Amino acid sequence: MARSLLIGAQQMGSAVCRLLNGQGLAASLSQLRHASSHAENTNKFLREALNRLDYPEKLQNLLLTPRREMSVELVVQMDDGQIEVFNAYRVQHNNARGPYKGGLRYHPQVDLDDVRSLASLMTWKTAVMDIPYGGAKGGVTVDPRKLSERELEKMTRKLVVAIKEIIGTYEDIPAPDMNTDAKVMAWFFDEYSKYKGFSPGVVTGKPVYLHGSLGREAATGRGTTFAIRELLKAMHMGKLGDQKYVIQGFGNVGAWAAQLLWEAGGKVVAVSDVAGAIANENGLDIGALRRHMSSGKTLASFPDGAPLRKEDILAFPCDVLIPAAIGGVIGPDMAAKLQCKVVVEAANGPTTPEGDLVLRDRGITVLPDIYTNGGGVTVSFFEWVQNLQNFKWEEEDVNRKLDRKMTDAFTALWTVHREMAVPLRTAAFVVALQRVTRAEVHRGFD
Ligand SMILES: NC(=O)C1=CN([C@@H]2O[C@H](COP(=O)(O)OP(=O)(O)OC[C@H]3O[C@@H](n4cnc5c(N)ncnc54)[C@H](O)[C@@H]3O)[C@@H](O)[C@H]2O)C=CC1
Ligand SMILES: O=C(O)CCC(=O)C(=O)O
Repeated sequence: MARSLLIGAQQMGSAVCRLLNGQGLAASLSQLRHASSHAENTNKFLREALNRLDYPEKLQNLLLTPRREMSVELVVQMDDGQIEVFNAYRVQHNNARGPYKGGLRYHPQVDLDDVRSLASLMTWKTAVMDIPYGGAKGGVTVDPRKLSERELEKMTRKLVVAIKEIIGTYEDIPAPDMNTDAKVMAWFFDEYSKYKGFSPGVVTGKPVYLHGSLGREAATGRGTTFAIRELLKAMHMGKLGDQKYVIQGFGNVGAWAAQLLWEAGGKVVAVSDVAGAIANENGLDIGALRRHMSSGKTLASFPDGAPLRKEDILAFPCDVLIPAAIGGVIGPDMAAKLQCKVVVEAANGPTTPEGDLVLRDRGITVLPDIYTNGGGVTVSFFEWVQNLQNFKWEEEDVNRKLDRKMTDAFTALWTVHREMAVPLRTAAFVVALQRVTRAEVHRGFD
């Protein structure tokens, strides 16, 4: 059995595979329309890769489903004395390759299905990046903009208390994701340490002065620029500085990617956040935009950018489109409108299976999330190693090691893309599935 798991690569010919290879686009889309949940969408992509591998059905099911899901209610007394209850989740998808690993998201749209999908993506991401972790994700259904800092801290500490028995330095290691940052990770580390003793390695993305790593804050954006550099090279499209970029989302990932692409000489012609969008055909001055925003002003009020409807950001003409905000933004209708050569998925799950089909049909290359944004968790791994060593690495060292990881991972997925003649997303899942399955099989099932 192990042999067929490891080297088998026969096509199994399921519905998804047939429709992606043979049928017309309209027929394919009508079959895919049933897939609406986030978790099911992720599994659709995964199944397409599984169809290339000769795995027994029971093993496939094991890879498709999470190992543990925890739902809790966080009861918090707000500043005005009222009691609020927040729903929170931690989903542990797979730990065959190492401790569960994945961020914590605070967002009003968080639900169990969303977290399940994001946890699965983490399993495949850590495998693509070849770092010794499994995959998990956590989230709280909350709009953090409506909470005071004190309320946010209380809620975070309640979360730690609720999930502390299933996380740990060698068990499950959370990190930042949307609307969570180094400050939230510091509260997390502090609260966990109260119960379990000093534990800097229980969470990554901490402040640099509090056992965090140099380079972690910029890592996902920096990794994204390394990923684009490798893709451009492989596609003979020139250099980072030769391209026009559009970026949706100007938070941690989007703003760092914009900064580094701009520093490399690229033209960032349009950017957006949750509240608005701006454009400048000659390229925005990203340094000035970041200074503008750090003085408390909105992105949309930046004087050197023309206002743009934020709904129009993704279809703005460019060479490289970088969704760096929420999931599910490129469905079939939006995919039909894009005016770019490549989509580089810095966000998790920005393209739906239906959107993906339209992009393939249009010849638009997609660099998938499980590779593109893997720089964040890679430097989280470096932070964890530094915590275990109790030793701080130089920032140059972190960035050099990150570059190496992104470059090696690209080589692995590009090789499968060429050899199996599959899209880059399927190639990334094939690479990840082979690594996770190898670990599952060699650990055994007793
Ligand atoms: N922070 C990290 O290290 C990593 C983040 N990611 C993914 O990258 C994406 C962005 O994460 P972060 O930058 O950390 O979050 P963030 O909270 O720092 O920034 C999110 C940005 O997206 C914008 N946004 C939110 N909803 C939007 C909407 N409906 N339309 C347009 N813009 C919207 C926000 O205004 C903000 O500019 C997420 O999908 C996250 O899962 C992936 C890997 C690691
Ligand atoms: O840094 C990490 O551990 C995980 C970041 C994350 O949540 C992600 O890559 O989606």
